Amino acid sequence: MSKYIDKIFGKHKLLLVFTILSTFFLGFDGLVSPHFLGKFTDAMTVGAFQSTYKILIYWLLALFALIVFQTTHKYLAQKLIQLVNLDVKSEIALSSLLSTNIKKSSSEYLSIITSEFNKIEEKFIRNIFVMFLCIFQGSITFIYLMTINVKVGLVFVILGILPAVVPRLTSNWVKKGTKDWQKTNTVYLSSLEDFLKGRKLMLRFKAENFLMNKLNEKLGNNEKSYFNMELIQTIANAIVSILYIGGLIASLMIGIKEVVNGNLTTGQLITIYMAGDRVVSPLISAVSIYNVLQSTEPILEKIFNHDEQIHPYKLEFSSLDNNTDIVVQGLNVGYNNAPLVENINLQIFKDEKILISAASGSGKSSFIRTLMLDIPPISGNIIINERLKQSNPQELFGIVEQTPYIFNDTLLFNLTFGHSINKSLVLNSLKQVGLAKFANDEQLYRVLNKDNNQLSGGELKRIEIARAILFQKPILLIDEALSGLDKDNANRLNQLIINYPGTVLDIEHHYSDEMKERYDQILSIENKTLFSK
Ligand SMILES: Nc1ncnc2c1ncn2[C@@H]1O[C@H](COP(=O)(O)OP(=O)(O)OP(=O)(O)O)[C@@H](O)[C@H]1O
Repeated sequence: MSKYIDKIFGKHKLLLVFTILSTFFLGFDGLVSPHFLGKFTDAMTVGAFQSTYKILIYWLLALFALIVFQTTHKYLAQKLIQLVNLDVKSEIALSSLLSTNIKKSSSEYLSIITSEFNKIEEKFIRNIFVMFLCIFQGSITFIYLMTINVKVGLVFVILGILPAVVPRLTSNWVKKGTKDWQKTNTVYLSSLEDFLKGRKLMLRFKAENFLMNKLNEKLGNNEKSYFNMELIQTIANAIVSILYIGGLIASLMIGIKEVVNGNLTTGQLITIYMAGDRVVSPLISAVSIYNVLQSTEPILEKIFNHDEQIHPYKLEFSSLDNNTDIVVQGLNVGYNNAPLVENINLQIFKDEKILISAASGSGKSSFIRTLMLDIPPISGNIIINERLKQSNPQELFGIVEQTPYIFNDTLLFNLTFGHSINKSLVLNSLKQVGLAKFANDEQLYRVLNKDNNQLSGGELKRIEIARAILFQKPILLIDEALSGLDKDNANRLNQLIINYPGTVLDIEHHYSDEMKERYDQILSIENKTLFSK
């Protein structure tokens, strides 16, 4: 668990030390009221009414000081939480960008950044402060207690502290409850994402009940495991409380006997009773908080070791003859070790325009995604010419997706992704793809909404192609750019693809003989075999 302290608090360790130090002063809270109440009782018992006023004033001043410590501590803790949230959440978002773990879905990252990290803030970060407060309060009050009466003080503390062993015995049980909740939470979030993204489609197909039932089933499981997690924690805490109450009553009996024997004043017994509670309760709380801190370990593990399964493949650059871009040797493409396309041997030449055309589901998209290692190859080699080496290998490829993704930002941002590209080039690229109607300032600065982006499917594809023209990556992979376009636009875009100043692998279903003639090579897939037509 301690290894995560470094990961969470990173560069804010000094602030962490100050926040913990502030809990030390707050720890005096344990002895202030017992001390003054004991003194007050004894003064009243002997009829020293004058000094009771003095005691009350000192008591009041001490309570004011505690309020100041409390406010300072709250300020420091909140500041630390703000900084940690900023650091950790943006680091997770960044790691989602850099991750090559294709098994990880967006909803898993969403769950880590939102609900899982919030649980860490609530159950781990805040509890660390509470645990230190408990330890300081317990220790300071214990030392004070020993100065009053060692024997009675020890009886109160020892009998009270017995229940603290229980959480040690229940910690594995508590951890399991948390793990179960985590699992169902991820499943529910994934289902919720499906529901929200697909709700309009489902309404259209009258399938909303099916979707609702599916969602409710996952929600039910999630709520059930949350309930169980809390119940386990509650039962563990209840066992502790029962043992604590029994011990307290027994100690009080021994204390009363000491008063009867004249070894203790009534005020001192009240002080020991109250202060004893302020030794035992914080120490018991510290142990059960430690239990809670432990129970967060699976969540911490998920947050900070979430990219363990990164596949080991890296793009391989090697010296090839100058006219060649990529050589593929014995490549097997597929998922979970089941090949979709087997033993691919292929040489892709510089600036070559390759058409890939085959039946739906034959593995065309999987093949081009494997080329850029978006999907790990089952086996085989993909060697890229050293001349194309980039600092970040992924920057080598441009891609036009089958389902383009639109950011909730301006059309200009969706074309340039924030890079400073000359506006006349941007306008020109729009005209080239037949989107002259968007080639003006008003349209460029229009904010597109990713759920209701006001663009047709064909327009979205053309925006992706306009972006590819602007960035001119050495190798362009296109996944059905022409589908959904009318004949004139399809022909125009095909011409643009053919004139692209780089190598292109273009998956298309609908193309005319005229278009077909323009490619250097046509590849097809049949019976899990990729071959040149
Ligand atoms: N992440 C995945 N895990 C397991 N199987 C997958 C995954 N992605 C795709 N598949 C399966 O691989 C097969 C090939 O899919 P792929 O998208 O590569 O085909 P395609 O030839 O491009 O099809 P289309 O022309 O319809 O786009 C499909 O049966 C699909 O269900």
